[in-house]
Amino acid sequence: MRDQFGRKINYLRLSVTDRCNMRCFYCMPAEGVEKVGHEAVLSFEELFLIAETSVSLGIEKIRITGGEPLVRAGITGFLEQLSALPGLRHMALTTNGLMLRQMAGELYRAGVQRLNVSLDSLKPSVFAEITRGGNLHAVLAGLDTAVSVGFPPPKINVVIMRGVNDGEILDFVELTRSRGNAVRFIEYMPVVKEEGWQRYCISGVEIVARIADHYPLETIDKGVYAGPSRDFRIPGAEGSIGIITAVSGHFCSDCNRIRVTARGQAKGCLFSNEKTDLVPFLRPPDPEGLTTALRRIVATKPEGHGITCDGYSHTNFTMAQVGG
Ligand SMILES: Nc1nc2c(ncn2[C@@H]2O[C@H](COP(=O)(O)OP(=O)(O)OP(=O)(O)O)[C@@H](O)[C@H]2O)c(=O)[nH]1
Ligand SMILES: C[S@@+](CC[C@H](N)C(=O)[O-])C[C@H]1O[C@@H](n2cnc3c(N)ncnc32)[C@H](O)[C@@H]1O
Ligand code: SF4
Ligand code: SF4
Repeated sequence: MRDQFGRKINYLRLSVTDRCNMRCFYCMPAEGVEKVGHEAVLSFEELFLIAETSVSLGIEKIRITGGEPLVRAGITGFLEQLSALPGLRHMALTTNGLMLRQMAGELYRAGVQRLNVSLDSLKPSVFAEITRGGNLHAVLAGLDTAVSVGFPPPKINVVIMRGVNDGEILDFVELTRSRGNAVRFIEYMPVVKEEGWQRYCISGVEIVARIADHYPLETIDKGVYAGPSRDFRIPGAEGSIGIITAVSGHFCSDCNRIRVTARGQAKGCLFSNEKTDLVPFLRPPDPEGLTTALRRIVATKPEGHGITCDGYSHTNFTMAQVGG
């Protein structure tokens, strides 16, 4: 599928829940997130129909996200079913890593090819502050388990926030040498917008400059299903360093993705207010209607976003509802 700007759309981000076992302050408000009732969340059959239809239209990579995808009961069986879809070339999952210690083995056997793990601090107290109570030790143990069951070292996503964890940039960079992880630094996106959120903003340019002050960096070419990350490597390091300039960046011209939320809302762009409700094509199943709706999402996909780290306003959503 190509959109009106000639971009090839081959990547679906499919959210399976908007519930989470952590509450990162940049992603969810402390309280007051509307919980999706059981009937509002798509069943695995409905999610599968969306995946199957998308793949028949040219989607080759599906990333499972949430909320926290691993808290959804029955997730492994669903992933196993997805991985058997003819035409699906790549199945990946983004997780906070809290349950990986227990679940990495079954995820690997279910056919998940790659894990991205969100980890914003290597200091237990800062980690607990950012995640409002998360256990750093469990996530680090989960990263080790993932490798021990056969996964390549997970990609680590770090949202960099000035005054919160920007002092740890070089510690994370070291993981590319000591543990072989790809570490991606993500610009903080103003979605929750608590009082004074502007103070957290730090640009990808500044992050790279701070790293380049200490290490020589070589640029790495993107792969076919590459996401928005711009990648570098310290010569000789096994892992790479990525920068995701979600706010300042210019990767919209290469955008390859659409999104579907756990409630069946399809979005052409992470930040767009336009949503298409797929539920009428799922209850009862209407594969033709679904095909038309998905084609329309691609055809009307916006060119990019207009968000900035100063005057930005939009209707509120939480990343946990959309899946990042
Ligand atoms: N602005 C913007 N941010 C995105 C987009 N896709 C992912 N992100 C952000 O990038 C960060 C990492 O996302 P991941 O779930 O690891 O996905 P990815 O970077 O596409 O991963 P790969 O498929 O491994 O390249 C998260 O903070 C996402 O919210 C996008 O299309 N636009
Ligand atoms: C919404 S989470 C869902 C998957 C899983 N719970 C996790 O944390 O990896 C997906 C990604 O969105 C990122 N994210 C959430 N809110 C963000 C924000 N305000 N700015 C930048 N990235 C954000 C997270 O760091 C995570 O990498
Ligand atoms: S970023 Fe992921 S782990 Fe953190 S609150 Fe959002 S959904 Fe949960
Ligand atoms: S902001 Fe929208 S158009 Fe730009 S990369 Fe993200 S999803 Fe694609």
